[in-house]
Amino acid sequence: MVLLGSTGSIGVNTLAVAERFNIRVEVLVAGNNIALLKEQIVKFQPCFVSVATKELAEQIDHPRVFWGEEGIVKAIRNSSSSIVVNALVGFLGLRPTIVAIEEGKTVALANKESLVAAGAFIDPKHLRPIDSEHFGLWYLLNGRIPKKMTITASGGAFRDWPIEKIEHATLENALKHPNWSMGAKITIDSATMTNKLFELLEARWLYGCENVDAIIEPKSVIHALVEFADGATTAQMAHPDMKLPIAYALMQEVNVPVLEPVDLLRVGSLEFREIIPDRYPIWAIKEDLLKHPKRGVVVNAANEAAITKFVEGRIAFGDLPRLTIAAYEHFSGVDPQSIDEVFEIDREVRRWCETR
Ligand SMILES: NC(=O)C1=CN([C@@H]2O[C@H](COP(=O)(O)OP(=O)(O)OC[C@H]3O[C@@H](n4cnc5c(N)ncnc54)[C@H](OP(=O)(O)O)[C@@H]3O)[C@@H](O)[C@H]2O)C=CC1
Ligand SMILES: CC(=O)[C@@H](O)[C@H](O)COP(=O)(O)O
Ligand SMILES: [Mn+2]
Repeated sequence: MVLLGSTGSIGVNTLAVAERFNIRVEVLVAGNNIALLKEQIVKFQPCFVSVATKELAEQIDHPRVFWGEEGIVKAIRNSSSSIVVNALVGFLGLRPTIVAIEEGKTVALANKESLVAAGAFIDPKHLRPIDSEHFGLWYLLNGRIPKKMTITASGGAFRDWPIEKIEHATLENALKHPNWSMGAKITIDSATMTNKLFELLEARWLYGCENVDAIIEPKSVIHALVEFADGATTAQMAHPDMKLPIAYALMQEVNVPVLEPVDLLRVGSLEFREIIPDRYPIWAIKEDLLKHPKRGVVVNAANEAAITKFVEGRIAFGDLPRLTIAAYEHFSGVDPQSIDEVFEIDREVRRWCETR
C-alpha cells in the first residue's frame, strides 16, 4: 500500500494493522515528524518516501525521497500498489485523492476533507471509508437501500461544559477529546461539532442518501445506525478504535478478532442527546448545507482558516463557528462546476477569512 500521513494518528494505526496482517508498505508520506518517519523507514523499508519540505528531505537517508505536494503526487504516480491510504489532514489531502483515482487506485479514505470540499467530483466507487461512522454505515448497509442513516457524535470536549464558558475555552481544553485519541485538527472539529457536519456531507456523497442526521452518544460505542423501509433500525457497535475500520478498508473482509467485542453488561447504559445550536453554533447551517452540499468547499476552507487563527491565538474558540458561518453566508452563491473551481474557491475563501 501507499500510506499518506504515516506519522499521524490514522497513519500509526494503519502501520499497526499492516504489521499484524503482513501488508507491504511501498510508500510512506509524512510531514514534519522526521524522527518517527525514520523509525518507520527502518521497520517497513518503503520504496518511496516523501516529506513536507526539501530541507526535511535532506535529513532522510533513503535513495528515493520526494518533498512537498508535488512529492506526494510523484510518490503516488511512481507506486505500483493498488491501495492508497489517505490519512493526510485537511484540504492538502484532496489532490492526492484525485491523483490516486486517476492512477486507477482504490483510496482507503480517512481524509474526510476530500469529500467535504469536492464530493461532487469524486466517484465513491473508488473509495473505501475509514472514518468510523462511514465504515459503520457500510457495515450495516451491506448493499441494502436505507430509508435514513444516523451517525453518532461523542459531543466533543465541551459537551458537559456550561455553555457560557465555551466561548473562551483554550486550545488545551479543546484538545481533550472524551473518547478518541486523534490529531489536533479533527479533535478541535469534534469540539465545535464541525466534524459531524463534515461527516453528514461525507455520508451523503459516499452513499447518495440525503436523509442523514447525527445524534450524540457520549460513549462512542455506537457509531452508526440505519433505518430501513420496513421499520427496523440496525446499529453498528465497537470499541472506539480505528484499527477495525482500517483493517476493513485494507482487506474488505476480516474474519479474525481485531478488537475486543463490546460487553453490554460492562457498557451498562446508553444515552442519546440532541445536537443543539446553543452549544454547537455550527449546527445552525446543517439543513442549508445538506440542501447545497457543494458549498462544503466554503465551510472546509473557512474552518481551516479559523482553526489556524485559533491555534495561533488570534481568535477565541467561540469565533471558530462565527467565522465559518460568516464565510458560508458571504459565499452563498458558490456552485463549483469542476474540480479546478473547487481549488479556486478554496483559495478565495481563505483569502477572505484572512481579512476578517
Ligand atoms: N484520527 C482519527 O481517529 C480519525 C481521523 N480522520 C481523518 O483522517 C485524517 C488524518 O487525521 P489524523 O491522523 O487524526 O491527523 P494527524 O494530524 O494525526 O496526522 C496528519 C498526518 O498528515 C501529515 N501531514 C501534515 N501536513 C503535511 C504535509 N504538508 N505534507 C505531508 N504530510 C503532512 C502529518 O505529518 P507530520 O505529523 O509528520 O507532520 C501526519 O502524518 C483527517 O482528515 C481526519 O479528519 C477520520 C476519522 C478518525
Ligand atoms: C474516530 C472518528 O471517526 C472520529 O471522526 C470521531 O467520530 C470523532 O469524534 P466525534 O464523534 O466527537 O466527532
Ligand atoms: Mn468519524
